[in-house]
Amino acid sequence: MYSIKEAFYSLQGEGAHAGRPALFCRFTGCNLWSGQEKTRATSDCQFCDTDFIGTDGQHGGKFKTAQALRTHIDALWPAEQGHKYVVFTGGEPALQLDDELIAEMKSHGYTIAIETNGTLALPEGIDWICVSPKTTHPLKVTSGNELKLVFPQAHLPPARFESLSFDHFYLQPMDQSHLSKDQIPLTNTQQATLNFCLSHPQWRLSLQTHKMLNID
Ligand SMILES: C[S@@+](CC[C@H](N)C(=O)[O-])C[C@H]1O[C@@H](n2cnc3c(N)ncnc32)[C@H](O)[C@@H]1O
Ligand SMILES: Nc1nc2[nH]cc(C(=O)O)c2c(=O)[nH]1
Ligand code: SF4
Ligand SMILES: [Mg+2]
Repeated sequence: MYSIKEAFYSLQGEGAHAGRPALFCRFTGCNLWSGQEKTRATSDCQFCDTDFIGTDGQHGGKFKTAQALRTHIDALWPAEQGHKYVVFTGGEPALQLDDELIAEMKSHGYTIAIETNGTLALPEGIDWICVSPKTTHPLKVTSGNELKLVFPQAHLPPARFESLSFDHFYLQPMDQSHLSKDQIPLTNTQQATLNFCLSHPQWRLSLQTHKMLNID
């Protein structure tokens, strides 16, 4: 059974593939936060910008088989068009993504990407692995295509990741809209991120372009 919060066709907003048309499949649930606001401050990941509870989002639902989920996703891809690209995200997609779903997507022509916090082992066969570290717990996924660190995070300096096997290293300014009005942001995260990149050229800036465009 796969539990999906929402599925939508949009442009990849972040990282090396920013601007690329993609079908986003957002799994329900995460191992680093319950998703409930009352536990945010005590969770392992406290700045999440996403609602991943339940199956009530656009094109969300429960799917008994990989084939059922693939059929559902496929219907959202523009008719007669190839270049099929699916981004599994969440929540934490590594909790649910399995060999069967990967095989099903591949046999129907999809290139497969994942957005993961890197704390859980991944199945084989994913074409684009984006790891975005969150905690000081050791990473299970220490190689991949892009490492995209939300910046800044206390206790998580970028230097910690610089020798891992990734092709691209991105810093993404922390969106602080989860903070309430009485929590005045102490840092301008965009300014801090661009300053860090300028002084540490192994790192590139990733902006969440979908938020600027006001699209999903
Ligand atoms: C919502 S997460 C889901 C996938 C996975 N759980 C993870 O954390 O990578 C998708 C992407 O959004 C990023 N993200 C989440 N909250 C953010 C925030 N407040 N500001 C900037 N990026 C954020 C994550 O770091 C991750 O790269
Ligand atoms: N357009 C768009 N691009 C994204 N890249 C990663 C996202 C995510 O939430 O995982 C995301 C998202 O939610 N929307
Ligand atoms: S690990 Fe990802 S999905 Fe989970 S709370 Fe953090 S940003 Fe959100
Ligand atoms: Mg998002």
